[in-house]
Amino acid sequence: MTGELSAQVSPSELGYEGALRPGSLEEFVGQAKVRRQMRLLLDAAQIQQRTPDHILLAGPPGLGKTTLSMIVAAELDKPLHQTSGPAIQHAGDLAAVLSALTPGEVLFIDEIHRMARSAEEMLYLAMEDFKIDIMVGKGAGATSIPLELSPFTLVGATTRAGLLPNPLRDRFGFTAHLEFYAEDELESVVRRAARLLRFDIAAGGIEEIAGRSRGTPRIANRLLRRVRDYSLVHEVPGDTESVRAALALYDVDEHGLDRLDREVLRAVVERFGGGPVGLSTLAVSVGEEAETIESVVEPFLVRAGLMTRTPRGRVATRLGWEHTGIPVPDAL
Ligand SMILES: Nc1ncnc2c1ncn2[C@@H]1O[C@H](COP(=O)(O)OP(=O)(O)OP(=O)(O)O)[C@@H](O)[C@H]1O
Repeated sequence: MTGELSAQVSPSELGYEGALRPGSLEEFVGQAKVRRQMRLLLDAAQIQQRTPDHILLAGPPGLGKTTLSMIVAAELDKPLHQTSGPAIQHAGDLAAVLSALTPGEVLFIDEIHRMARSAEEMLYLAMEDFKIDIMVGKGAGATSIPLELSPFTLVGATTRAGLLPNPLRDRFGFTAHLEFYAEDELESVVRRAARLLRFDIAAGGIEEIAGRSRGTPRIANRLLRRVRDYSLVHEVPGDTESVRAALALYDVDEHGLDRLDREVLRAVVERFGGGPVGLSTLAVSVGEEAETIESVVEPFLVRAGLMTRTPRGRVATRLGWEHTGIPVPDAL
């Protein structure tokens, strides 16, 4: 993704992200239902002295899936092993990870929908019975050797729950659907992060950032960082005015749309007459990956009422047209 304030994490941001991650379910802001569901799951497992059921976290990027996986490990007081779907290209990659787990360890697989099919089948057995079959040799002489694994808890994260095959989805004891955050929740996220960063920001500034964060804590934290830079360099207080000036500099508008969001909306309106336009055509026309458009840009534009998804493609709404400043056709 190209936008400076995108929801993707870059390695240089990891230290910053890490410092702001809540360490317990109680510290985790919002998602009240998910927190209650998770608390029950963890407490029940603790009473029964067993590993908790496997957990699937589904939702758009930046809403706290990685953070929640870390919280699960911290609550269980067990190590966390992190990997991702794209890193598991063969069943052997998964076998190596699974066989190295220690008893009770939490395994986090980000983007689990992108794992190789051959590894998925191995994972079914591992999740259900804590064992795997390792194939040795090739052709007629091939044999499978069963391998017992330590009991573990899998936390899978996906932005595309619909892409997971049913047998895999069914093996998770609990699926948490993370929702975009309400504005007051984002204000709490920003207030908490500002406190941790020792940045003195006024209530008006916090509101302004929350209103432009697209319902996403990661974006709220990132906007806060830009505002803090601005306030530091220009020696101005973190008030509404400096938030507006800082975010204007980074092309984040008053609705939280960044450059890529506006490009996508503009393309639908200007190049495709408001739509319908198919996802891949749209992606090519803005020079971005279809997956980024589908999982990052589109959920926000749809939620903001600027675009709709129809079976024939993406369509700009009246509000979407108005946002681009291009005259709205009478038919709308
Ligand atoms: N509920 C929350 N309360 C406070 N901070 C949060 C919350 N959720 C996320 N954050 C902050 O937002 C940032 C992004 O969170 P995280 O990396 O967990 O998102 P994610 O859903 O895993 O995204 P991705 O799937 O793209 O990796 C972290 O720095 C974290 O501190």
